[in-house]
Amino acid sequence: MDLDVGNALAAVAEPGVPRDALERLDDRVAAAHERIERGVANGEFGYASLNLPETADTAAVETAADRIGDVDHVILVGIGGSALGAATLADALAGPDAAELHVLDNVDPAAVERTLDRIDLASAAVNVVSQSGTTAETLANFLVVRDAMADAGVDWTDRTVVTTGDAGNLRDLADAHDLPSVSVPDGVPGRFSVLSTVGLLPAALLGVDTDGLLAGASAAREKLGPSLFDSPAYAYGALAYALDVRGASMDVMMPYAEGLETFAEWFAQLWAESLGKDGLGQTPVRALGATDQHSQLQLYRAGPHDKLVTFVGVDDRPDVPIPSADLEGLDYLSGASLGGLLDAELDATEASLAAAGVPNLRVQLDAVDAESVGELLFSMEAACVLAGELYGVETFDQPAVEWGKEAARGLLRGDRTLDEGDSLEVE
Ligand SMILES: O=P(O)(O)OC[C@H]1O[C@](O)(CO)[C@@H](O)[C@@H]1O
Repeated sequence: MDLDVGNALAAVAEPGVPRDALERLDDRVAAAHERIERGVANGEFGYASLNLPETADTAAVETAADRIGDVDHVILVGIGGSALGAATLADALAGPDAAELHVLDNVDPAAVERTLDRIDLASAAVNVVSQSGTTAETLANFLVVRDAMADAGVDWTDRTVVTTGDAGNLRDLADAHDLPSVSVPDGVPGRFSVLSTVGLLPAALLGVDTDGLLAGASAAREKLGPSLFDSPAYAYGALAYALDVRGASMDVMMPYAEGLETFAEWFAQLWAESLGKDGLGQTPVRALGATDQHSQLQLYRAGPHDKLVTFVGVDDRPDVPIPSADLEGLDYLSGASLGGLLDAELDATEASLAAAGVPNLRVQLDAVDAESVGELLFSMEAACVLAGELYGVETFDQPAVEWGKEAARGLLRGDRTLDEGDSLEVE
């Protein structure tokens, strides 16, 4: 993975980071790196995530996947970090012959019914994932899926594998029914768990090269060091932070690869839930190139300079030639390919933003393969940890989400009214 930060510097962009400021920031990166390495070495909560290339329990993943065997469908029941990692790996890396992944990470009844109606449950496995084992959406969806399997005459205990912590409802369920299960490693928050059993088990069920994923993550781990100039991950975290404090309060994650669209969604949770604290934080925006050149680029280029755009390009990919045709004004397409067109659009959009002084960063992958995706995911996790040190926030918890959870539970129990806010009906 390479990172080009040139278009984030003050010589190009406004807001931009002056080179001397980047040098000064590098001193803070060195101190942050020391703190991070201490946390990793001691297996401290959250920092332990950066140990996963070495500590991921691949044996447990293999055992659980073997007990499930070959299936045509994998139903992943989870939410947030318990679902987005697996969805990212599936979209990026599952081959054409892989089982189909169906993610139930919402409780929209129409969507859940539509999904279940499309699946032959007799050839489906269910991976129910929850670190806490108490997440309402996950447990509710699991009960619905279990009921649907029973209605289809399928013994759900034969087809269910559990990913959870050492205690809680799901651990009790796995123990009570002797279900295959894998443990969520201690000290790894959900949004940092894609390279743990949480993401690796669904990936294994889909035939993804999990060893390659971890090898790529290890390569990224090796590049972490005391200077941002030698570490793409730290450079990304430092530049995103430095641009935010200079006014780029949003980070538009815009991969130019369809298989990385869900990665942008995974990144959004990582960045928002880790850094959005104490009135601080940079808002992640999900986008996809080249598609969103035709929907949001107008704002990115000619709107307020309040955002960083992160491009993710890919060197090698399968390509499709564009058939020649005698079309007025489209001579430039003759002899071209879809991949060549996509690359030209990325380069042109990057230059277009630079010409307008909009700060942008360019992440470049060798390919959308296991090693490169593992390196990308680990790098973004390390970038986030580094940014959290620079912001001075508690990167690894998410206290602000509890208020809404408690209120929803109270409403369902009938012992809670909501007096906050106001309402003005417009009909
Ligand atoms: O894995 P669990 O405990 O079900 O949590 C799911 C998600 O919900 C959150 O705790 C936020 O509510 C996320 O941090 C987490 O990824």
